[in-house]
Amino acid sequence: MTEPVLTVAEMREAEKAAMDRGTNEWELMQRAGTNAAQWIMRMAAGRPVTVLCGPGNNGGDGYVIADVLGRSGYEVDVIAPVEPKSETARRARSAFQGGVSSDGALRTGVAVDCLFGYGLDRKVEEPFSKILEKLAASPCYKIAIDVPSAVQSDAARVLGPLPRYDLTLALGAWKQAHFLMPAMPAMGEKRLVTIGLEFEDVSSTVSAAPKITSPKPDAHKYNRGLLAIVAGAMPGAPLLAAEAAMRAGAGYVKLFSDHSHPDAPAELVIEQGSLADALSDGRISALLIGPGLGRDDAARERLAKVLESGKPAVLDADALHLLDPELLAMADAKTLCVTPHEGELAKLCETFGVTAESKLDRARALADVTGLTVLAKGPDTILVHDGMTSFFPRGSSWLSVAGSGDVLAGILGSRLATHGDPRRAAEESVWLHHEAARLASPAFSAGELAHAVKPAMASFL
Ligand SMILES: NC(=O)C1=CN([C@@H]2O[C@H](COP(=O)(O)OP(=O)(O)OC[C@H]3O[C@@H](n4cnc5c(N)ncnc54)[C@H](OP(=O)(O)O)[C@@H]3O)[C@@H](O)[C@H]2O)[C@@H](O)CC1
Ligand SMILES: Nc1ncnc2c1ncn2[C@@H]1O[C@H](COP(=O)(O)OP(=O)(O)O)[C@@H](O)[C@H]1O
Ligand SMILES: [K+]
Repeated sequence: MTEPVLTVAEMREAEKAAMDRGTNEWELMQRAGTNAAQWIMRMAAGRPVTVLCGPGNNGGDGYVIADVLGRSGYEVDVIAPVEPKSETARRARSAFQGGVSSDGALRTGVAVDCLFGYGLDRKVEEPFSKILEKLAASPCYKIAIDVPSAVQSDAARVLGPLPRYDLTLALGAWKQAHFLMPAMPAMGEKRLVTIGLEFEDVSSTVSAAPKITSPKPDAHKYNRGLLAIVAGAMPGAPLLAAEAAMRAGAGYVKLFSDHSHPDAPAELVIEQGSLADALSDGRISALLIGPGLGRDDAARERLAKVLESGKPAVLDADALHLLDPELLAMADAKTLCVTPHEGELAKLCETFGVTAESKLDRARALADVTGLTVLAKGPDTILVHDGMTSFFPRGSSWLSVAGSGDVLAGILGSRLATHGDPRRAAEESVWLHHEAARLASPAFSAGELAHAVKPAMASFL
């Protein structure tokens, strides 16, 4: 099932729509608190629970949670530095029969943070900041309800002390912050608690693990996809991309390079000479250019030839520094996928006159202005294609090694050569990259990562 990722405004709309259909806010809060309590009991397994309740409906959820836990025989403390402000939260406060203190020690066991949810809109100050500091210092098992209380739900900005949580329970739907830096790594395991909301016109989702199919019975090397990797000034990076591409499904991987490659595997076909001639091979189903390309006139010339060829292509690394409106006009942007890291994204945005505050907004605006499929890499990888945004579970931080971007580009090129769908290829490439990293961890080289793409493929067949 595709799981939507909502902004605060979209979340409020979905809740309003539920109320228009006859489910009132009290009912939604009961569902949220009751369903979250099931997870909490699973984690607490009998240990005492402290619930921290804030002034809004996130605090209201906290009182419902405390009530359900108390009725189930749990020892529950509630710490609420202020009285609830919203009517529904006040009702939940009154329904809770147990004791509430305005401050106090956190008992070891489990702490459930319901100070603020998606309504947080400014810096967290005392008394709330002191409680979050206490929570951060406590050895207890920490659960954030909806979002960690110091995290702004749309942009993942950190507005106060941010403890490291063991579990974050998203209520009703995922929020953007669940998948964005800098807040994401503090959230621990993340689980979605459904409360029966319905979502229409969703434009952002969590990428679901892909299903990769084996070659058809009548497959041969050309109809399984021929990826041509166009090299340039430096020989190493395109070779690394080729090592990954050969293990990601394409039936044939060629390297168009004028270098000698004594380290290249025997099965990699290397063609030298006229690039225009090489590109005229009608059997090529996708191209990759950028790793090791260089940024001089010769590199620009090679990029122009790739774009003129009209074939689906992945543009990475140096190609992202060279790409400009004049070059892009030679191609059909719909068939192109760019894979910028933060620096390359900034460069592309400058070139195409895009200004936006966050990485997410920059990626969306760039895709909008250019029509490109944008895979904005990093710990919080974001894919934007034709108005749709996909977020991904976090990959291993061991991926922060030189050359791992070349491996990703190779996988993406290989998937694109296989079926020609840029969005699907980009999603598959991120999952395969993350899985290869998991299998190769810890402390792998990019070459080892490229080799781990083969067992990673087995995880998605
Ligand atoms: N609506 C629904 O149907 C459902 C909603 N659900 C739950 O509601 C949550 C959203 O609730 P919410 O909108 O009441 O906001 P919430 O996150 O509790 O906090 C806002 C409160 O804090 C205040 N405030 C903000 N920043 C502050 C600061 N820095 N320092 C101090 N105060 C600050 C702000 O008041 P203000 O002072 O701005 O007037 C307001 O009182 C959501 O995450 C989910 O858990 C579920 O039960 C499902 C059904
Ligand atoms: N801390 C991290 N956590 C998860 N993934 C990371 C992290 N750092 C980098 N990556 C991933 O590793 C790859 C690095 O790509 P890139 O910056 O182009 O490296 P290079 O240019 O050395 O090949 C990207 O796919 C990125 O998403
Ligand atoms: K919270």
